[in-house]
Amino acid sequence: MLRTISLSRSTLRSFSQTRTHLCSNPSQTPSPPSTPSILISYSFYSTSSKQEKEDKNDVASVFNMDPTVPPKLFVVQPRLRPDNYLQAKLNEALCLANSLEEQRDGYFDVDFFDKEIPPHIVVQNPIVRHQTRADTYFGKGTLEVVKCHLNALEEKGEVDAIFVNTILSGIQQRNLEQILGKPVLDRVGLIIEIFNAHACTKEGKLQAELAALMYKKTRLVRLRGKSGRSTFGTDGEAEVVSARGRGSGGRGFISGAGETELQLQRRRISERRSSLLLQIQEVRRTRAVQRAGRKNRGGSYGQGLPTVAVVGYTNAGKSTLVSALSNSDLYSDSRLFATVDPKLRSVFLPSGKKVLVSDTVGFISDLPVQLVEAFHATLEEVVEADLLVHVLDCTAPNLNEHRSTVFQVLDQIGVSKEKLENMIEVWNKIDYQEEGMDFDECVDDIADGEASSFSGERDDMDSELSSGAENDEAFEAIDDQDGDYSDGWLASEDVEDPWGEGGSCTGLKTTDDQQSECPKDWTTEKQLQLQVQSGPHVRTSALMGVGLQELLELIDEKLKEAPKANVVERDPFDRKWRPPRTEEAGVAVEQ
Ligand SMILES: Nc1nc2c(ncn2[C@@H]2O[C@H](COP(=O)(O)OP(=O)(O)OP(=O)(O)O)[C@@H](O)[C@H]2O)c(=O)[nH]1
Ligand SMILES: [Mg+2]
Repeated sequence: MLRTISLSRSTLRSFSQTRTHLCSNPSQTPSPPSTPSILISYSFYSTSSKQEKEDKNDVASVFNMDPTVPPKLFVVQPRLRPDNYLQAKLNEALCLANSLEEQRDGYFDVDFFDKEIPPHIVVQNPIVRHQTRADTYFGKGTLEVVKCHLNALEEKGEVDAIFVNTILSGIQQRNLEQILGKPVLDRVGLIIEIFNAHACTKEGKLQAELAALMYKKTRLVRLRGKSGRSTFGTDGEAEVVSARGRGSGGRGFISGAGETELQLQRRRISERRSSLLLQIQEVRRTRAVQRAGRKNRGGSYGQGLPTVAVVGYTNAGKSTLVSALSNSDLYSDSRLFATVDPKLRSVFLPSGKKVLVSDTVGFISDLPVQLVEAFHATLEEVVEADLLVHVLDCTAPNLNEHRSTVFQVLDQIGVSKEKLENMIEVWNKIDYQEEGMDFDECVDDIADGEASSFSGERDDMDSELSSGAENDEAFEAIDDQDGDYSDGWLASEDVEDPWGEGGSCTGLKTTDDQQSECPKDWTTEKQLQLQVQSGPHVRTSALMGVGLQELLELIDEKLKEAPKANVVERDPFDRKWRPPRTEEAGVAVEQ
């Protein structure tokens, strides 16, 4: 059984609304082309120490990060139900795959809309039948199908690596690479790669490298050597490669045997990590001084210049909104994680008072825990802001999941309950919305469907799956060659009811809870109460400048009642602070 789901460029619309190319800082020095590995993309801000240079050099280069030839990824999407939820997740995966690119002179070489949709395939989801394999994640049959597609693409030389849109263990990743003969990236790995590629400032690069390093540490088992061979095999792990720790003789039992490759790599990672942490501490100190300066300069509301942090799912339109409010031109783009380096802009409210609005890094479901930790210095701005503005892309079919993800991350980084209660919710991109559907009806649908679950879908799904064995032909494949891409990226025919059941996902799954295809609530009852709102506070089109005055008035009003910013002086790398992995507030994994 080979079912084809029609997919056109248009279905990517929720991540690809317009073609905006604004450079926030044209004078910014372009990032030099990097040679990141599959696991870690070292950045270029400091090459001072010999050891650092060695650290960077000993990782094999997998991707060609030449801005003119971005890496081509083949997307493998495990099947999800219902179909419009799958569609949303597939769109996101395709946009992620197309977002791995470096800038040149502050711009990307190719317009996002001119890029080809990456080749992709939807395969059976092993989680559904509790058949996730510890060694390869997918079953044999699924891998055969993936291989077939890969071989076909191989002939045209169209694939540099495979992106599996789920979270894989290090072993699974290594085994898949061996079976498929290509580098494999899972969701966390790709997001970290994108952060590395998009970070421009020293701070952004430091944080992105730290995230990559922390990720790499968990994947040492599959590190690739220069030759492209796995450095750590069953034999390699025990091989002594360095004399460090070896006794000088004459000390009897105290003598060590020397360092194995694994130990050597671990030591290098922890040394580099310590060095990065020191540099990030410095960044945090500088930020704290700047914040204090802003407060002391005096301003409105008797507490210095108030700050408003704009948060939201990636691609919701945060940068476009901040630009519109402040009459500036922050970089905005349909690539996911266009903003990695936060920016502050001053805005005058209708009352005449001045506030600082900060544009922050976007969130995403399954946001790698390493990223949340590493980006603590940046996210501190959010925790300490006087008011939060949550921007939602109201055209996203899984809007509630987006909202839930944002609440989850805000909860993880320690935003107070009062601030969450006081947060302004903005439904952005209404211009797009109004073209195709009745906005008020959509709001009602969302409000009605908020508490609904996927239980009805599950019966259907179970019966369908029980009819086919994992290794048989039970795959549902999408071949991009057969897809209907005729109508461009903007109009949508495929998603007939974008506000239907797919929009009723109210939460995320944790890594420990990968049983169903559909996301589960991560929230406690209280958090859910916060999330469930009858509708947006403000509806805007950041692009067209609609709703901005209303938003400014609301910010003015809310700031008067805003709780004083709580300064959280926690060590981001303190284990106690680590974002919890519990079901209530864990790392999300919905596939
Ligand atoms: N149609 C429409 N498109 C919008 C609107 N606001 C933003 N966009 C487009 O949405 C895409 C993403 O906008 P950004 O402002 O970069 O989104 P962001 O939330 O900052 O994204 P990240 O920085 O990647 O997290 C861009 O192509 C924008 O032009 C809007 O009101 N209407
Ligand atoms: Mg942005």
